[in-house]
Amino acid sequence: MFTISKEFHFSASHVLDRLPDTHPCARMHGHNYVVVLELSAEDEDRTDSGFVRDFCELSVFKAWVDAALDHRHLNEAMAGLPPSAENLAKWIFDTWAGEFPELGAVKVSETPKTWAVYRP
Ligand SMILES: Nc1nc2c(c(=O)[nH]1)N=C([C@H](O)[C@H](O)COP(=O)(O)OP(=O)(O)OP(=O)(O)O)CN2
Ligand SMILES: [Zn+2]
Repeated sequence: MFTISKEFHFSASHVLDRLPDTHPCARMHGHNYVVVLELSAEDEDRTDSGFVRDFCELSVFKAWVDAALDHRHLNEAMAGLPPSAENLAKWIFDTWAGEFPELGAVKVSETPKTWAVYRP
């Protein structure tokens, strides 16, 4: 089994409005988000070039991140889901698993110290 990953960056705002008013994240704030796509394939399923998938083919995901998430308010961009890092990772997975069948996990970081991973 081989696993490849590629990192994408965007900036966005959110409000975690289901938290108590006293929680700092219940106020509007922003993050410089990092998203990592992890794709896996068995040895024999790789391309003739030895790829799980050509990294260049992930440019469509970058274009979508730029259009749908970058400099957006995630409470609006994520179809009404509470915009936690966990929900963002799963929403991205569910949105892109059809396009990239090798997708095994999506990781989301809001700060340099925190990560959420969705792996079905
Ligand atoms: N399980 C989760 N917990 C929190 C999430 C989340 O998405 N999932 N999100 C937030 C906030 O949006 C934000 O990420 C704040 O995180 P936090 O680690 O508290 O950030 P700080 O920089 O303030 O942390 P320091 O400890 O002060 O460095 C909160 N929780
Ligand atoms: Zn936050």
